[in-house]
Amino acid sequence: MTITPPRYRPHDLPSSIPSAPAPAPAPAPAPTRRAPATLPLEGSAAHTPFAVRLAGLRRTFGARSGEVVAVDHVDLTVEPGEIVALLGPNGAGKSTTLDVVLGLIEATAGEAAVFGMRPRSAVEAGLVAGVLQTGGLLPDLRVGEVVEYVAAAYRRLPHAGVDDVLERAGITHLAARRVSKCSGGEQQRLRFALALLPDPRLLVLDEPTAGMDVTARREFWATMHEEAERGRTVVFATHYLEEADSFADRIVLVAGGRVVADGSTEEIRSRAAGKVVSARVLDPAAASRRLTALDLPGDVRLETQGHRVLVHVRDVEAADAAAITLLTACDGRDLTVVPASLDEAFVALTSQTTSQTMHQEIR
Ligand SMILES: Nc1ncnc2c1ncn2[C@@H]1O[C@H](COP(=O)(O)OP(=O)(O)OP(=O)(O)O)[C@@H](O)[C@H]1O
Repeated sequence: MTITPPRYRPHDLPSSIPSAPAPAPAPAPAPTRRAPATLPLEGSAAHTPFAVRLAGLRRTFGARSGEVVAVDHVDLTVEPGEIVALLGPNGAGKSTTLDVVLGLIEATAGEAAVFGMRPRSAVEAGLVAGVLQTGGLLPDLRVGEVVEYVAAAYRRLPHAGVDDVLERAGITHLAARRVSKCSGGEQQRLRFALALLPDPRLLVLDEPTAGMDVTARREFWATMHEEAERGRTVVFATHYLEEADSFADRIVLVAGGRVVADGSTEEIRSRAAGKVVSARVLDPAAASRRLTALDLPGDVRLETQGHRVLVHVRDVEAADAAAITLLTACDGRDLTVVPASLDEAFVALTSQTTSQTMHQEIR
C-alpha cells in the first residue's frame, strides 16, 4: 500500500495520539537508552533509571472559585517492567498525573522524569506513548490510513510496522473500515495500535477500557498482557478494582490528589486492616443487639444475611471480641474471619482522604 504524505502535521492530531512526535525540527539524536525494535526482556534494569519518577509532584488548575489542587505532592517511582495501576475515585488526580508523565502538561511544582528524561523528551524519543480516554481519531479516514499517517511521523525514529501494530492491537480485520464506523472499543484499540508505533518502553493508559463491554475489556487486557510479557512497563489509570487487581503487579491508590496507599493487592487490603467476622446464629436480631452492646473499638458495621451475622471491623481487638461473643454468647456456628474485600479497603482508604482534601481550594 502506498503511503500518501500527510496533509496535516502529526502534531496537529488531537490528543488521542499524544505519542506522535513533532516532525520538525529533527528530533535530537536518539538517546543511547532508546529501545530497540524488540524490547530487551531482562538485564537492562541495572543500567536504566526508573521508568517513572515523580517527586513532590504538584499540579494546580485555575478555576473561578479559586485554584484547584489536582495533584498534591505525589512521590512515585515505577521500575522498568512493572505494571502499575493508579486506582482512585473520580477527580482523584489520576489523569492529571498521567498527563504530566506524557508531557502533555507541566508540573506546577516538583519533578517528573521518564527514564531519567523530561517527559516531553522521552515522548519525542519514542520511549513512552499513551492511550487516552478521549480525543478525535480522524473519523473520515480508514483505520489503516490513520496508522500509516502517524507511522509517517516516526520516519526518523525506529518504529514498529503498520501491519505489526494492527495485528498486535487485534484490528487487522478493521484496516479498511472508516474510523467513524468503529465501535468505542474498536477505536480504543486503534489508539492502542498508535501507541505501539514508536515501540515504547513505557505505555501509559488512561482508563483504556472505559466504555467497553465485559468481553471487549477482557480481550483488551489479554492483549495488554502480551505486551507486558514482552517487557514493556505499563502504567494505567482505572476506576475498576477488578481491573487493577487482576492486571497490575502493584496498585497505587490515589484520592484527593494524594497517594493514600501503594503496594500489592494484599498489602492494600491489609493497609485497610479490615476483617469480616461472621457466624451462623439462631437469632440474628438478638446477636446484633449483643454485638452492638459490646461497643467495639474502631469502625464497626453489622450486617445480617439470613441467619448469618457479619461484623466488619478495622481493629484486631474488635475482631477477637466479636468472634468470642458470636461463639459464646450467641451460640454461633461456622465462624469465619476473613480479610475485608478489596472493595472495602478501597472505600476505607479513599473516603477519608477524599472528604478531607478533594477539591482543595486556595483562597
Ligand atoms: N483543566 C482543568 N481545569 C480545572 N480543573 C481541572 C482540570 N483538569 C482537572 N481538573 C480538576 O482536577 C481534579 C483531578 O482531575 P483528574 O481528571 O486528574 O482526576 P481523575 O482521577 O482522572 O478523575 P476521573 O477518574 O473522573 O477521570 C478534579 O477536581 C478536576 O476537576
